[in-house]
Amino acid sequence: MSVRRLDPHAERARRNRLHPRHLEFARPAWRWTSADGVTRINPHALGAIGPNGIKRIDRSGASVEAAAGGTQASAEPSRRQVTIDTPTAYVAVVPELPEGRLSDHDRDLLGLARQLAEARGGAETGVAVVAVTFQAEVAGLEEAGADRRIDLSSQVDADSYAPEARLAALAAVETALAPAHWIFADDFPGGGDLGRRLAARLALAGDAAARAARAATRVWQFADGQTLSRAGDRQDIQRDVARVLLALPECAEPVSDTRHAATLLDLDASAGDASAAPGVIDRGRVAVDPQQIPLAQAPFILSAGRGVSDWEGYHHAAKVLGASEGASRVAVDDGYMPRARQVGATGTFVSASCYVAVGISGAVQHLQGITKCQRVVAINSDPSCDMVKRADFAIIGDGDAVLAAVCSQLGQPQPQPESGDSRHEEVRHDAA
Ligand SMILES: Cc1cc2nc3c(=O)[nH]c(=O)nc-3n(C[C@H](O)[C@H](O)[C@H](O)COP(=O)(O)OP(=O)(O)OC[C@H]3O[C@@H](n4cnc5c(N)ncnc54)[C@H](O)[C@@H]3O)c2cc1C
Repeated sequence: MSVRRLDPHAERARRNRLHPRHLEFARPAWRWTSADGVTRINPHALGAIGPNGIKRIDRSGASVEAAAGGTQASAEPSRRQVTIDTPTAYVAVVPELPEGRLSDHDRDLLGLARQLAEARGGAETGVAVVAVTFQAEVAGLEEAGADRRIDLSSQVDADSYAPEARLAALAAVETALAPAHWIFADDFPGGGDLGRRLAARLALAGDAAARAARAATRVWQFADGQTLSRAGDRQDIQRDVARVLLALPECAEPVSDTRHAATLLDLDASAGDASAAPGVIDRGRVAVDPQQIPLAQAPFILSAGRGVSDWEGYHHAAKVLGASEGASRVAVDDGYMPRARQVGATGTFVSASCYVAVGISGAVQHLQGITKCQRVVAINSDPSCDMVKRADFAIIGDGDAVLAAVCSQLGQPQPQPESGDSRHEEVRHDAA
């Protein structure tokens, strides 16, 4: 009898797309971990359906073995170009685009859209995926799977909260293209709000059948022509594919083997009911102290470790950059930072768009806390440390000097360091 054993390290790397060895362990979609952490197996789907609709079964294990001893470059296959000249139908995706960029969740939504398009025949029957964006410039839509793109930035200010205006712009797209499906991120106040508004509007405008066909929310998988929505801890709702889908992260594998045109579609978006009186007036953003933002939600973190010695300079740099402060456990244990600022397995798990680690070696417990960060910058004197290996961008040098130079460049040089102990008050109280 053979017993199938799981390697917990490989499982962790496979689940975490940001893990440096993720590609080595990524498997076909017959077995996966859902958004709620439950391992799921689809007995009907051994292998994976590619965007061209062909089922691929890799029994060789080559993808794992080849990558295990190979390089990261060999794991990235060359992409096949897919072009649709005259689309006959559309699957529309409204990505969230935090900070103006495609997030992992957005790529999952586009992956789901490709699956739905392929289920309807894909490029052969002219079913195209169209990304509907409120930003003028969005990088990476070609690789993420968009055949067409609609730019609604002239209708709606991307930075403002204007649900009625967004809905009116989407209604114009609906009038012009009548997409077979609309896909949103099930997030609040982004796609979760907008998708429900659109679903309600479509239902009100339609016949009895349209009213009965409610939006599918919390969608986490499309398989065998149906979607699964998460209803509880371990319960799913299986149903036919709705017109409006609000999908969770990891609802589909992102597109990885094809490249698409993402051609700009010129629509008369003014056809929408943009004149509707807004029920919500956005008075603009309110400046907040970055230190008051909960660390787990902070978008920009400047984190310090044992390699920092000029602590006044570090606090000054965080202020100049408008960053929330974070710390390694050593910086906390040594008393330079409060416990609440510790990032890592026994601290806070952060999800910043940009995480700057100054003088932090990149111990595994620390790296566990930053897996969800979009961009990691390392400032370290040791080019071979793990944080530099993990980083998207690294500056090799003295951390204090680099921060001082950045502040000088921004016209706000550091004050002269004060003499004396700069350790955090919390520790002095403890000692007393
Ligand atoms: C059960 C357990 C849980 C843990 N949980 C956490 C946790 O949640 N979070 C956490 O952070 N740690 C945690 N740790 C501790 C962790 O293992 C490391 O010890 C810690 O992260 C190291 O902190 P550091 O990188 O600041 O220090 P070090 O590992 O000492 O690294 C200092 C770094 O600074 C660099 N450096 C030195 N001088 C300079 C300079 N002048 N300029 C620039 N760079 C310089 C060095 O090259 C080095 O890379 C945990 C450990 C255990 C056992």
